[in-house]
Amino acid sequence: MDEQQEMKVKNPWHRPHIFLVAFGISVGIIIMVAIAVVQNKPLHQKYKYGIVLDAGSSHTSVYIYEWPAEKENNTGMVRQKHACSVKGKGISSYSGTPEKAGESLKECMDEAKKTIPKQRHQETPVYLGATAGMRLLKMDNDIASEKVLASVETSLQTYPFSYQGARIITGQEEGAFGWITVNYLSENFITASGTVGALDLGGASTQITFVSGQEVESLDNSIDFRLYGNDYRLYTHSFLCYGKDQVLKLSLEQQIKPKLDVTDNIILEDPCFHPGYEMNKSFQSVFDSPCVKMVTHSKTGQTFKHKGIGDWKKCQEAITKVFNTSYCRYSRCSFNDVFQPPVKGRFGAFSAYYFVMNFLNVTTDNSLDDAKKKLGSYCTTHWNTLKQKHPGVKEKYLSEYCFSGTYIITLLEDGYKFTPEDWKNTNFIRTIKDSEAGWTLGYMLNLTNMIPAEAPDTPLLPFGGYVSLMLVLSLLIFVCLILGYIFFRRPSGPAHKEII
Ligand SMILES: Nc1nc2c(ncn2[C@@H]2O[C@H](COP(=O)(O)OP(=O)(O)OP(=O)(O)O)[C@@H](O)[C@H]2O)c(=O)[nH]1
Ligand SMILES: [Ca+2]
Repeated sequence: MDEQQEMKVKNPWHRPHIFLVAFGISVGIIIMVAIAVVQNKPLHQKYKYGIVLDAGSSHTSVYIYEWPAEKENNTGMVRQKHACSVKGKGISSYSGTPEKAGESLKECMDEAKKTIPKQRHQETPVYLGATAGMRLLKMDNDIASEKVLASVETSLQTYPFSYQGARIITGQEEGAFGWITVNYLSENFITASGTVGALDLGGASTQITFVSGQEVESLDNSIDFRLYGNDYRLYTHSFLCYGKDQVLKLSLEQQIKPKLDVTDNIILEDPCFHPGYEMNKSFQSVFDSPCVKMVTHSKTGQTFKHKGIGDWKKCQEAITKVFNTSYCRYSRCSFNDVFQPPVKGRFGAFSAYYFVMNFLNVTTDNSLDDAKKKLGSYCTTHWNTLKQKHPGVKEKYLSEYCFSGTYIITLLEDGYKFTPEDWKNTNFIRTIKDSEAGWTLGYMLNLTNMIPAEAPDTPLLPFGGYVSLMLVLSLLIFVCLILGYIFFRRPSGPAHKEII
């Protein structure tokens, strides 16, 4: 036997079947490692972006959302990346100079251009939704509202993003998308924890939305959703004119009305404002809204003295009068002949609910009675004392917290019929996981089809499990290889002899 033949016999790797097994195993390992590397994407995540402008009655906010591109349909993936508050008032205040409405957005939209990576600009959708301020302007002056919308549209189209429209959203949309936002961020759609109701208090309207489980007697108040494989029947209502700025006008109007024919120099002693507070206000500032039906042209240009007397009980009595509970054509109503089933479950209360209650340091850790006591003592505080205590707070906001706090408690208790138990189940929130609670996120999720009706297919194994399995398999193969080598390897001496 020549030397070459002897080598072949000595070395088990020269047997073809062993070589094939080893080759197959090695290729297997390489493929698995390659898959593991490809799977390990989080390091090179591609993000997508979306922009929503919340054109509210009191101001406009621009929200930028961000989410990992390949996880579009997973719940809880979209997060607020950035928010910008547009300087000045809401777009409806530009009814006389519509071109300025578009201009007002410039600063925040320029900021959006800087915040979103340039290569993503073109694919980033931009939506503008206008709420109660524009609903009121449309009622008052349809042409002016169209001009304002055209102005913001022209402005948004000058940006490199994918413009998707500017429109006045309905009160039902505002309520329902607020509910979707809160439950999406809390990941309630995929856990068995049930949903939370949503309470939104704006400047010109307020929304209540929850799953009641009872028949919704009026079609206008019912919305059905199928999300992640579950059906939800929502009760929702938006009360136009019951945002805190419009209710203040309603309340002032009701207090002024009886005095109008009695005297020319009207002094309004208001229990919802602090003792020591005194301000000359124009009648126009109260009567210039379609929410306040009274026409008092005779008083145009004139002023009245608005004087605080700080009396919480009387304030609540005055506010109760803005709710009409004298008539209900359904089995039960909240107020103004609006159907409402009994409130149920937990609630998240945001926007002005949060601004006001957070300032007043009233949380639902306090019982409803304690909250009222706290508010009562706050309302009686002298205006000068308050100003000294909160030098950094805008005087307009500071002067209105007593009124707003009283309105919130009255709206919940007398309007929506919250019991002390329901109060305990309510949280005043601004953000959930760093994203602001409000209708904008839900609106974008809906328009970009990011909430599927059915639960998306989940991988059999989470990423961590997959990697662990790969490791164990690789290790097993490695051990097999070693064992195989030992098993098939013939000792060199006897093998040589056998063949001879
Ligand atoms: N105290 C306080 N009030 C605020 C703040 N921001 C807004 N507000 C007031 O809270 C009320 C509600 O504000 P938003 O939720 O922004 O209302 P909006 O979206 O403009 O109004 P709608 O179109 O009715 O939803 C308005 O009266 C605002 O003037 C804040 O930071 N602090
Ligand atoms: Ca709002």
